[in-house]
Amino acid sequence: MKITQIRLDMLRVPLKTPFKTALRTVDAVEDIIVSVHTDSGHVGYGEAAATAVITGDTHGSIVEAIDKLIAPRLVGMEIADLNRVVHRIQGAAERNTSAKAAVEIAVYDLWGQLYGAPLYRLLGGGDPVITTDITISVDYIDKMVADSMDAVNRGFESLKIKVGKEIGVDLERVKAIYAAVEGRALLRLDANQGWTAKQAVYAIRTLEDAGVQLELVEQPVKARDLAGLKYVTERVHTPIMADESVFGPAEVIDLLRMHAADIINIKLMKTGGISNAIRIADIASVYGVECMIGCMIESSISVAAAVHVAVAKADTIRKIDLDGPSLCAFNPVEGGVRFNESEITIDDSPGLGIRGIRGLEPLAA
Ligand SMILES: C[C@H](N)C(=O)N[C@@H](CCC(=O)O)C(=O)O
Ligand SMILES: [Mg+2]
Repeated sequence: MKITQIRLDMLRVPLKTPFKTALRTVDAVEDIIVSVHTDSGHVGYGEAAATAVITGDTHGSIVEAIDKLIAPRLVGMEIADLNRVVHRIQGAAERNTSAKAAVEIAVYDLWGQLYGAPLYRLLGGGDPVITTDITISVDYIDKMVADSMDAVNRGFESLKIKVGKEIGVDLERVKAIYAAVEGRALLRLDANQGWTAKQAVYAIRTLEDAGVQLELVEQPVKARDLAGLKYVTERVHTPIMADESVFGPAEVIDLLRMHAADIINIKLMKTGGISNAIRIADIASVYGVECMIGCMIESSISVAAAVHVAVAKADTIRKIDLDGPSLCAFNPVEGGVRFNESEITIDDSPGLGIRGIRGLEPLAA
């Protein structure tokens, strides 16, 4: 199975409601879809999210990196030479992690198709059913409480509450949601870099003292403020998770050596794809640290790949934040991983199991 062509299209899927964090507001998935074609007629699919505020990647940079730097190095290569293909993708450019992720995901999809097995089995196997949380966007307190109640009534047992705005209102947000869902759902907070280290310690201790039980707090401080992250981790009981502060394996090693966080959030759009996500899970396992696997605003193409990684690395990846498809107004994908509210199931189809994608818009040449 030889790579013959790499094609790029745009996928637009409206979200059910606007997604709001301390960093941005967005109302649709607008991602670049990669199709890797082969001489055997098999096609592998991948997806790149342009989350400029986190990865620096834009639609333009993703298209340019794939068309000009990655694709020319891959045409003619054998999918069976997976490690060499991955090496070429990762070596094609510095950063550009979302572009690399999309192409890697499509190549791993083909690798599964080549051997006729669902990807997670080739990555080591596991139980093909996982449970995700859902994100509650930062908003007026009443709206966040109503959204939280709605999510619990839909069966979500874990809510990821976005905070990181005005600290006083953040505390009221969390207390009100906790009172509304106590005993029915676990709460994780994501400040998306919105607090200073001192504010974070104050906010988390205030919630701890008020008896609000939190599963974890994600990325309380600026991405580059590793000293601040460590300061918070050392001063609160609630586990602290690094998200925007760590992209690849080397950064994870640095962070774990510093003891700057208790948990690592792995996202394919930060790692540059599946190979580094697996590496990070293995590194974290060596350090005895658990991981979450998360996503950006992505559809069920790239999130499916994250699901396969989560299943195969379930010993270390204990927390799942793969709610992108649940936030979408519809699923554009035929076949593949089944997303049913909090429950995500992989079937026996080879690779990612994607049979087709509706509504792709060709990119202007
Ligand atoms: C969608 C997921 N639950 C999530 O919150 N992901 C990111 C933000 C993604 C984005 O802005 O596209 C996170 O910070 O964890
Ligand atoms: Mg986050």
